[in-house]
Amino acid sequence: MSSLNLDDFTDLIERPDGGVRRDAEARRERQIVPPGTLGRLDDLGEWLAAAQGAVPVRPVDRPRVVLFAGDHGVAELGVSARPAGSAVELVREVLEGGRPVSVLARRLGVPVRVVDMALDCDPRTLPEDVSKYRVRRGSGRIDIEDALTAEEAEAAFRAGVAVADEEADAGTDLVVLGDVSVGGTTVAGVLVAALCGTDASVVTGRGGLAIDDLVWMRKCAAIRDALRRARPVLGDQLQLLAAVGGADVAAMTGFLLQCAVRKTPVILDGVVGAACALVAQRIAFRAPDWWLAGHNSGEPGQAKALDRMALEPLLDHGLSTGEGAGGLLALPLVQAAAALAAELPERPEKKNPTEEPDAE
Ligand SMILES: O=C(O)c1ccc[n+]([C@@H]2O[C@H](COP(=O)([O-])O)[C@@H](O)[C@H]2O)c1
Ligand SMILES: Cc1cc2nc[nH]c2cc1C
Repeated sequence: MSSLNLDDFTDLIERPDGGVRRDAEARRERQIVPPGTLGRLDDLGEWLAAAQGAVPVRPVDRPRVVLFAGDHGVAELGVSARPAGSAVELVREVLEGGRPVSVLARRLGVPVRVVDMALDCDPRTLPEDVSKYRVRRGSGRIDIEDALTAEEAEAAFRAGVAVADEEADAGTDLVVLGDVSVGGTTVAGVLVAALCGTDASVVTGRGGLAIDDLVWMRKCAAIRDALRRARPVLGDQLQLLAAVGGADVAAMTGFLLQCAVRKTPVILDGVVGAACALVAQRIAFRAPDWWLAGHNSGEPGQAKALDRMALEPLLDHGLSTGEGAGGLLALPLVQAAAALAAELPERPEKKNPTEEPDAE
């Protein structure tokens, strides 16, 4: 296989079509409700039209939730309210329909795809298609060792690219991207702090199930230690993902970039996706143009990362379950924006003023 050149993504990723965006704005000017009166839904509708390259914008008919799953060795330090290596339990609950994302997906009629990249369990206990891209069993403990070897990082990144291609080829017209990852918010904190040049305390949040002060301090120390390991490799994003990322995180980064290449819009969920998006932005600066921030999850690292990418969360309801639930909650808003942009009637054409009879 040819070696992976991340620089290629800069050329492969185009901006959403500016001409189409102007056409969408012009159409909006002609609609019976004055432009701007739909607030952010006006922006959303025009953005989606530009992403699709179509005016009027097409409905989002074939969305999907794609969740990348993995365990993180750093959870052994007791930085999560969940036991290390227990992400598979969440994955089973997602697949069985018992997690918040499962309920919302049922209600909205959206399929959920789970991609196991590094769960700490026997892959034979999961459906075959879930684990076909797995690169290892649990990622390394990033405070003292690399999360992945260089080969594993590349394989995980390529898996994400492959999943994005599969989705685009299957006709998925929008992806809600989420993660199922015990220890994942610690890893995300490290990536965000490293790329934003901030301190551990700035990005250390309360994680999945709110953690107490002692656990918070351990998490902060783990992020500080991993940050030391991150700094020497900040210039090489694949090395960064190997040093302080994880297989799920590397895959999400490749996935986000390839979705931008394939012009598939993505709604981001929480801090883990935001951290991957930040790594992806370093690789290809135009990539964030293809993403929406679904919601504010309350994690400080997420806010920091989104701010860097000038992405403003659509919703803010304090959802911190991860698993794409907050991103999925924003999907109906995007669908509403598309429907309004496409279906509000245009005003009848004004006659040319020179032909108009004089006022009586
Ligand atoms: O999305 C967020 O910002 C977010 C905030 C807190 C927790 N989570 C979810 O909780 C899990 C990781 O939590 P933790 O505390 O083990 O790092 C993982 O599945 C995340 O998706 C997600
Ligand atoms: C207006 C707008 C600008 C964006 N830039 C990146 N994602 C975006 C999403 C929207 C809606």
